[in-house]
This record gives sequence, structure tokens and C-alpha cells, in this order.
Amino acid sequence: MRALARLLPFARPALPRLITGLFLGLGAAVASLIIPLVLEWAVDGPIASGDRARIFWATLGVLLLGVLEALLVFLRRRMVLAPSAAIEYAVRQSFFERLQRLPVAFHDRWQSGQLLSRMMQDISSIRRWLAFGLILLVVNLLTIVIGMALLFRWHWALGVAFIVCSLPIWIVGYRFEQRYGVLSRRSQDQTGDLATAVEESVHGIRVLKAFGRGGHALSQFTRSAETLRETEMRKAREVGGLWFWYELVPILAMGACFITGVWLAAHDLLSTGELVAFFAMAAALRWPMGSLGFLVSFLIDTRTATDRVFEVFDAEQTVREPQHPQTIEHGSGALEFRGVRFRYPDARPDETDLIDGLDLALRPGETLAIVGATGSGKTTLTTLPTRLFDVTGGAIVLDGVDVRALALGDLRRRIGVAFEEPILFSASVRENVLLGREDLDPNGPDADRVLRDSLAVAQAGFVFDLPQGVDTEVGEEGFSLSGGQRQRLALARVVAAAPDVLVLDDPLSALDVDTEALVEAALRRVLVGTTALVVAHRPSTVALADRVAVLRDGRIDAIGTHSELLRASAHYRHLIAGIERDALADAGDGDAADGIAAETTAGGSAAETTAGGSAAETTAGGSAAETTAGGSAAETTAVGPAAEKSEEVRP
Ligand SMILES: Nc1ncnc2c1ncn2[C@@H]1O[C@H](COP(=O)(O)OP(=O)(O)OP(=O)(O)O)[C@@H](O)[C@H]1O
Repeated sequence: MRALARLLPFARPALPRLITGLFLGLGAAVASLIIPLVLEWAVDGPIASGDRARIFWATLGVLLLGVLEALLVFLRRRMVLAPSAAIEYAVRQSFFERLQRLPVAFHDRWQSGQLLSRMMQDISSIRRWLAFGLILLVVNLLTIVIGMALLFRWHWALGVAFIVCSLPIWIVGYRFEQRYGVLSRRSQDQTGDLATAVEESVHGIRVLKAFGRGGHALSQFTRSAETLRETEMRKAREVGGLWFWYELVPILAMGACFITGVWLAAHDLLSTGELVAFFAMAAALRWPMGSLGFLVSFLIDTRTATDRVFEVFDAEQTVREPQHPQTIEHGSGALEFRGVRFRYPDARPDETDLIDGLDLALRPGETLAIVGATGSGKTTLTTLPTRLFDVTGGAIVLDGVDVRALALGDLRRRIGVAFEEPILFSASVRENVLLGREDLDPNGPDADRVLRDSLAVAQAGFVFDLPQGVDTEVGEEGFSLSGGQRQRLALARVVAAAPDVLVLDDPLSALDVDTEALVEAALRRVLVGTTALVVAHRPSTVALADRVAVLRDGRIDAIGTHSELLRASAHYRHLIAGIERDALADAGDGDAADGIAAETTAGGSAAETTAGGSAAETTAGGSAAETTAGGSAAETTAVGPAAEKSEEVRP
């Protein structure tokens, strides 16, 4: 009842119709229970006295009561179908809204299949219960109570015999509830696991196919499905056992009452009419008693479903809206990390904080690149300003206001993020790119202008060649597009959002060198006046920046222009050499990459040399010299501080 009571807020608007349905169900039950009384009157009265007219009326009465019962059952169904569907809709809406509000930490922890099965299967199960199970349970229990009262009315011995013989039902029911509750939970959780397995294998179908691991995925799926099947079989056996008792016990109770009734009639303590009525009552109570087994298992399944759904509603909302949000009057895009600490919720207690007292100030309009070793926390850092995760210490301040004091919607309008892994939705290019511009009419001229400008910056003109241009649906998660195309659309999306601060997590990683250079040039125009925090894994991304900050051991180890850092920071030189080596390797120039590695190891000067504008010099003498000097690898490799970058090293 506690679990079901939680549905009350959702059920409230539908309560009048549900209660009406309940009364209609009760009306139908009462109609069926009156029939034995009419029979009692007919047998002891008109039939005994041979009064044909009254026998006719009695027969007609029984007929009309039967028709009334059928009509009321029909109306009950009509009455509850719409409200139960409305409750399902409301719970589902609210569940989805909750999923949207819950922090990323929650989604990291929960498997998508578990959420999917709760959203679809459990909520549907709640609807079926409200439309059907709940009303039947209440109506059938009341029918049994009224029927028992009538048995007592005919003779107390009948009532006592009925109650005593029915006692095993309660004992069996209680023990069933204990065992079945556990199984019901297990089976619904396993359904969620199975949904996760399907979701993951469909999502990762390319990888599975590429590695020829379809058979492996199938055997894993089969194992999960087999586990679920075993649980379902145990459930079915439990339900079968319960039904057996719920069928048998009423028959035994009726049998005991029958013997008692015949004995009472034989001793003139019960009239013939009462005995006939008793048999009619036994027939009327047969279904309500027999249905209890099914309804109890249905009730337990629904309780489990409700618990599972409310576990999501009850999940801690760690990223909360401020009670009294502050506003930024004139946003300039000054972003500051003040003694920021962060650790993931599942970090081991003995682990140090991933971000460990980080101080960093981005000046309005500045582009700052973050570089750091793999796993140093660069991506993590990009999730903090928009509060995808909340800092666990210190503060992030935007234009003088702690980001936690800003309304989340306001904050996320002011800071736009493009992730390395570009996620597109099953929607048109237009809808995907204008996702952050709910202020614009998607088909209006302003939206068109923003769309075209942002597509131009991201060098995403390819969309105009798609079958329906910008109105082409890009398939699920944009799979019909290449990685680089998706990345460009994701970039266009964040550019279209026109935030005060752009946070870009290695936004150009999937682009070819030529496209990257074009995007970079366009981005540089956009970034004028927009503060940008850019995670850089490639020299060309560093080239976008006015300053570069080196993330190491959770703090900013060094900060300055590219050339300042090359002079001052050995760690930076080491990182840059690694980055350049990777870039050359990406460009297919193994010799050059080796050359840089060797230089770095020798004296750490590779980066210095490169900064001077000539990767070719670094590797002079090797075959890379020719390749890089004339090829685009040289352009991307040779990075300089913002002032120098394009003029010096670009053709
Ligand atoms: N959602 C998460 N929950 C728990 N730990 C995480 C989570 N995301 C990342 N980590 C851990 O945090 C550390 C930093 O990860 P992060 O992705 O921020 O590094 P990075 O510097 O961006 O790495 P890379 O250069 O490889 O992209 C890693 O050890 C990673 O395992």
C-alpha cells in the first residue's frame, strides 16, 4: 500500500473516474449477490406456493440482474481505461523529466536498459494494475466480505465453516508474498539487464561485426536470457502453487459449507430456499475467491514495478537548482576556477582528488587551451563549468557569480560545450544544430541565418548536399554521417548557441588536416570576443589559443603562451613533443615521428625547434623533412603562440 500510495499524486486527477469505476464494479458485484437472495425468495415463496405470476417476476428479476451486472462491468471498463492511460502518461512524462534533471553521475551509474525497462515495462504494469487489478481486488474482496455476511445471515454455522476453511488462504498468501516478492524483483531487474545487453549490442553492432564477435554477443545474451527464463519459471511455479491453493481452498470451504447447509436443512434449521440460495452464492463467490491468487501476484509485481520506478524518482539530485538564483547583468565571459577540487563519486577513499585545488582565470574573450597527459582530467574539467558534475571543493565563478548560484538553464545558455564524442539526435540537421536556440523560431529567417553561419564556421557545408539539405534526418545518433561530419555538426551546434563561454573538448579530433585548418580559421574569427576553454590533443588546437595551461596532478602546473611554456616547462615540452609525434603518426609520417621522439629524449629540444616554425628543421636530414616541409603535417605540427601562429607557420 505504501508503494502504491506514492502513485497518488499522479492518480489524483483521474481519481473521480477511478472511484466511479470502483463503484460500478461494486454495483456489478452486488447485482450478482442479489441473485441468490431472489432465488431464496422465489423458492421459499412463489415456487413453494405455485404462484406462477410471481415466479415469472422472479425469473425476470434474475434475468435483469444478470443484464445489469454485465452492463455495469462494461461501464466499469470504459470508465477506468482512459484515466489509467492518463496516469501512465503522467508517470512516464515525469519519469523522463526526472531522467533529464538527474545529474550525469546518476547516468554514469545506471545502465540504460534498466532505465528503459522501468520507463516502458514497469510503468505499463502500473497502468494495467490501476485499470484492472486494483479495482478487481477491491471489488472481489468486498464481494467475499458481503457474501460471508450473507452466509452468516442464513446461519452462523455456515459463516464459521466458511471462515475456518478459508484460513489456509491467508497463510499460503503470506508465505507466497515473501517468496514471490524476491522473485518478482529479480525478474524485473534481469529484464533490465537483458534490455541493457540488447541496447549495447545494437549500439555497438559495428564493433561486434568488425571483430566478428556476433557469436560472442549472442552467447552472452543467451546467458542473460536463460537467467531470466529460469527466474520466470520459478515465478510461474510459485504462481501455479498459489493458484492451486486459491482454487482448492474455496472448493473445500464450499464443500464444508455444503455439508453444514445440508445438515442444517435436514434438521429444519435452514429452509430449502436458503439452501438453494447458498448454492447460488457459492457459485457467485467462486470467481472472486479463485481470482485472488492471480490478483495477489499481480499486486506484488506492481509493487515491485512501483518501487523500481520510484527508485529513480528518489535518486539523489546532487546538482540542484539554487533556491534564489542570481543573474548576470552584462555577461563578459570571465571564467574563473578558484581552488577547485573534484573527485568522481565512485573514487576510492584512498585516491587523491582528480582536480586538486586548481586555480585558473580565463579573461573575457581569451582562448585558453588545456593540455595534459592522458587521464590527467582535462575532459573532467570541461564538465565542471556547466555543472554536469558539481565541484567537490572550491568554486567556479562566471562573471563574478558562483555557477551554483545561477539557474541551470541560464548557466547552460551562457556556457556552451562541445564534446569530443559528438552526439546527434534522430532529428533533422536543422534541429540538431539549433538545439540550444529555443529562443528562435526554427523556420524563421533568424534561425536560417544562425544555421548557415554556424554551419559555415564548422565547415559543415556538406549538409546542403544531403537529400533534403538541412532538413535531412540524420539517423540514430547521426550514424549515417561520418565521424568528422558528426563532429562538425556538433561544433556548429555549440557555435549556433552563441554562448558567452565556449568549452570545447578536442573539437577537431576527427577532422582531416585540411578541413581542420579551415575550421580553425573560421573558429578563430568566432572566438574573437568569446571566452573559450579548449582541450587540446593536437598541435593545431593549441594553435587556436592565446594562452596554454598545463594540467598536471590536478592543478595548473604552468600557464603562458606557447613559446613561454616551451621555454619554461619541461613537462610542456614533453607533452608537446608527444602531441606532435602523434600528429605526425596520424599524418602517416612515421620517420618524422621517430625523429621528434629521439630529439625529445636527447635534449628536450624538439618542441623548441618546432616552435620556431619548422618541423622540417627538427627532423632535417630524415625523410620526414621533405614530407613535412611541403605537406600539411608541417602546418599542423608547427604551432606557435596565438600571435605568431597563423602568419608564421601557415602557407
Ligand atoms: N564518469 C567517470 N566516473 C569515474 N571516473 C571517471 C569518469 N570519467 C573519467 N574518469 C576517470 O577520471 C580520470 C580523468 O579522466 P578524463 O577523461 O578527465 O581525462 P583526460 O585528461 O580527458 O584524458 P584523455 O586525454 O585520455 O581524454 C581517468 O582516470 C578516468 O578513468
